[in-house]
Amino acid sequence: MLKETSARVCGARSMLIIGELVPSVTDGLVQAGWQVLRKKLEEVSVALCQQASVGLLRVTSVDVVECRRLLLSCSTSHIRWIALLDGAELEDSRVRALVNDFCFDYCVLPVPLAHLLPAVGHAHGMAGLCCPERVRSGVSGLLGEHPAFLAFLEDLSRVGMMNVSVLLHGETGTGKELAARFVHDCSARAKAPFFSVNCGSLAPNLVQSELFGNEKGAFTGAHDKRAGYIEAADGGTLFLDEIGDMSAEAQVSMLRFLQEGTIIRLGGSKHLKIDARIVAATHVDLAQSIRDRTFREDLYHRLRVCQVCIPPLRERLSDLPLLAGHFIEKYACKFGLPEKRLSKEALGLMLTYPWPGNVRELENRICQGLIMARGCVLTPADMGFGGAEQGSSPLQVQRGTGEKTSLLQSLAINGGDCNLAAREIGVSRATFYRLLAKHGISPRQFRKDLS
Ligand SMILES: Nc1ncnc2c1ncn2[C@@H]1O[C@H](COP(=O)(O)OP(=O)(O)OP(=O)(O)O)[C@@H](O)[C@H]1O
Repeated sequence: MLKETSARVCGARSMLIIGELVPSVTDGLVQAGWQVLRKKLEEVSVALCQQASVGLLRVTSVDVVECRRLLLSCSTSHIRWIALLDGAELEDSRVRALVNDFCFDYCVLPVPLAHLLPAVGHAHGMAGLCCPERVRSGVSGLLGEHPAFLAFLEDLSRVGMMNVSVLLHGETGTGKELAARFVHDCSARAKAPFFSVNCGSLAPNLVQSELFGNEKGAFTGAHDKRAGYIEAADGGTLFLDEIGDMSAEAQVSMLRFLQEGTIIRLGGSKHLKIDARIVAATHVDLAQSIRDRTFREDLYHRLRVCQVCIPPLRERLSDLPLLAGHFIEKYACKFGLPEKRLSKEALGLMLTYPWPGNVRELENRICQGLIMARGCVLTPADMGFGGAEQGSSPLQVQRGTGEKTSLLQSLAINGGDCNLAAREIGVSRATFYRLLAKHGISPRQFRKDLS
């Protein structure tokens, strides 16, 4: 689908103008061969942005947050943005950050046509060069269009820009490591190193030296002095996954580092000044760990200057087709297999499944399905479903599940449009709404269009 978009983008010189632009300039763009679509900020959708190669976006201090939300949600499309600003608006650091993060270029108003034409031509050329694979992989590889996911991305980009410690909270497989990478990519440290370490996987006797380094002779086998992860991440970011598993001793050293910005290598005495940003993640409730006295409260408060929670997959099920498509393409390419599609039953089942392993589980099931499927369709059995998820429930439960599956499936297929979804499963609108209420389903979560 994106390959088609790419072709469309390369061919037609289509432009989206969001906000006011003087009519003579708009007319000039049309005369120069541009297909121009004018919209207000609140009218723009992700789908609309995918139709254009260039977007002219009027940015003001007043709507900078809304503009950021839009640009974030469109970050998986080809469109190249040019911000239009009043000179004074550049005084606002939020506006500067937005231009820096998302825009190909900016023009200060009033902008003469002669100045604008080369800028939009250049942006169009760059949009045409865009690699579909990159576009698909979204922001730092984080794919998703569900409003809850976009709100999370927005929070993440906001904290990313500030040089503070971040605590990411999310269930296993929700993408915490990708999120940490995104925080790094958003920050002024983006070109400096990013390291990731899982605190739970460090051998207890090696934790100190792995994190803080060691001097020569610090312990048997320490033949040379060695930098630890924190030192290696100097100037950049260190991601500490499963921070709740950090040993009590390492917690003390980490606290000192966060308070003073210095470390002492194991076996050493010299304080080394290190400028590494810490992004930590946990899937456990650290407040409970504090109550259980397995995690230091003072360290917790140092780590969670900003806390961001990642929504589990079951709370953003409308992203399932997008993610599944991405993983089908990824593994078909990796294993040299033809791309396959999900059967209707598989999609239906996946829309009711609670996904305890989140996106990682989805990825693994798709990978398994691609390998196991005999035809060109992935069935539930190919993906390892079919045992406990189905078959063993009493008739009533089966019926309820079937009903819910049809509702979810029709909403997913029709982008949350209840009229179309009701027609798809052959019930009246009134019945459809009654069934939605019965199963506690909100059609909102299937609407990709944020506006
Ligand atoms: N939004 C997403 N878009 C695309 N891929 C994703 C997304 N979220 C997670 N993934 C993929 O799911 C897998 C798990 O992601 P990741 O390792 O970042 O999760 P995690 O929350 O750190 O897991 P754990 O808590 O088990 O360490 C990875 O292969 C990652 O690429």
